[in-house]
Amino acid sequence: MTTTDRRALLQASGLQKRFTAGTDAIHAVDGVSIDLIAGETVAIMGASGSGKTTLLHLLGGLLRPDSGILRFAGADLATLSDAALTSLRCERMGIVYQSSNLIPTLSALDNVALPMLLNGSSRTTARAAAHERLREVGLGARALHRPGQMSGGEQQRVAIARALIAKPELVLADEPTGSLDRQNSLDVCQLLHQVAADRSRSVVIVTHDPAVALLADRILVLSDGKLVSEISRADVATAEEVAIYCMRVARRNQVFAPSSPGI
Ligand SMILES: Nc1ncnc2c1ncn2[C@@H]1O[C@H](COP(=O)(O)OP(=O)(O)OP(=O)(O)O)[C@@H](O)[C@H]1O
Repeated sequence: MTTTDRRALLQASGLQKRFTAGTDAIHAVDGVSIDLIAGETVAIMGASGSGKTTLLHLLGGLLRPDSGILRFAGADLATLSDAALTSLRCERMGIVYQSSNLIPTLSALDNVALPMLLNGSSRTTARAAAHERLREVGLGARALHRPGQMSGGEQQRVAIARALIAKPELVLADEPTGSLDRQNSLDVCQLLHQVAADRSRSVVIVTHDPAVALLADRILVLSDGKLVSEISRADVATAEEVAIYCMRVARRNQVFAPSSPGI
């Protein structure tokens, strides 16, 4: 990456998000700061309930923080109306969820074309772009198949094509291999590596899978809503090393967390 490419796409500072469940207050994200450079890929790992999804939703403007600052390409998201935030998300971000969330009655092609149609593109333009994205994810020949005629991994590849349709600057993915069996997970993992290798976009990916985390330039670990550790991709060579790193971080935080029993 050249120095001119090294502009901050996303700047998060001191993000906080609390939820209430009955009488309990849950501090889901607790003072997280992250800078994401254009073209960079970051993986977020951490135990279940550590705040990964909440953080991803804050970064994508799906949730508003209680406090903290979040800038996307220099714009302070807090100053944007809900409508402006929605259009920024539709035009400049792509989101992939754990479940593909495809519309079962539409073909793969029409599912992928949908975001562009909703953004006002003509059917011809949207379908041409959708064809191109489907080819890129290796499903050009399955364009007219409905989700029910495809495997879970193929459906997830369609969902990735849909997230990429508008050529977003930022792709956010929440456990994209989480609901897949081993082979489908490997296929999707390989595709995500291709997505991350394209430096025209940045990627933030929440994952429990060390093989998926290996696609990132940096791996961040959350614990109890806090960013507790970060490692550069250059410092881990294999999925096994990522798993060992995460175990060490988890052990260290259990030992030193003031709320841990027995300390
Ligand atoms: N809408 C909500 N209302 C109340 N509590 C919530 C809400 N969303 C998340 N939480 C709580 O916030 C905490 C963080 O949740 P989050 O889903 O971000 O964790 P996570 O790390 O993504 O977990 P997992 O790996 O299991 O998906 C959890 O304690 C969760 O129960």
